[in-house]
Amino acid sequence: EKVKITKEQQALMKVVVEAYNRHQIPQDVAKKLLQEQYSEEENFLLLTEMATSQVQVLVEFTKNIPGFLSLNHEDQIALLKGSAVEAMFLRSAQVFSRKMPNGHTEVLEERIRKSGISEEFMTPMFNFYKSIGELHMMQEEQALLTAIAILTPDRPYVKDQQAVERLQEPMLDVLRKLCVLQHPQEPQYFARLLGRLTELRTLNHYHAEMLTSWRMNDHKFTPLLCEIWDVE
Ligand SMILES: CC(C)c1onc(-c2c(Cl)cccc2Cl)c1COc1ccc(-c2ccc3[nH]c(C(=O)O)cc3c2)cc1
Repeated sequence: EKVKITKEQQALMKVVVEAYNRHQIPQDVAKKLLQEQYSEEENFLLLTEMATSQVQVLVEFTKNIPGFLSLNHEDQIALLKGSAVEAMFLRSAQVFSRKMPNGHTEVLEERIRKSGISEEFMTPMFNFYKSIGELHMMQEEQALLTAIAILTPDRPYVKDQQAVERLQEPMLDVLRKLCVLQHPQEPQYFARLLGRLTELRTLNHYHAEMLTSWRMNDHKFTPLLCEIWDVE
């Protein structure tokens, strides 16, 4: 049957996409990727600054997701803590897939590869970046997929999962319709996007181990990252 995006769904998508585009890492922070030295220490410090800035961006984006601020406050925190790493993988993946005109792609990869992350995590991490790049996602799809990842009902410590489901379902509906309309030649495209969310979950586990090994080498994080990742 003819798939049609309703007026309400258009409005929902507009709010999410505008919030996604409005809240970005400040360019003076992103530009540091090009300027600082390339020691492991300097790379780690820079990536820590990027992640801290990205978490602030993520919190502002999440507050603009319709209905999020009406959730139970503890559940809002649980959703942010549970999705921060996934949202940052999605956002940093866009840097790689959009082949930054000012060459951030190469330096970001270089700095991640030389920041004390052990080889065993590099493969799954850069496989993910590659699999996202191959999807050539539109910004609407990126924004909705990030909102859907944040609104995952079964994160640890979420009390009212139904309330989160009620916010996530409309996002899934409009993303499904968007995929059908934008990729008519690829009926499985929506399923491929959701497959990326499953891949992201496995990256959470790798990331927890990355944090442990950084801490073992006495790397310090910022207060915001310590809070969102429950470290120190
Ligand atoms: C605390 C640091 C070392 C850290 O720990 N884990 C990760 C970590 C890692 Cl490597 C990988 C994935 C997720 C995490 Cl969460 C990181 C570094 O995290 C980020 C690195 C870069 C970016 C990022 C996001 C958007 C950007 N736009 C631009 C631009 O040029 O416009 C640059 C840029 C960088 C975000 C998080």
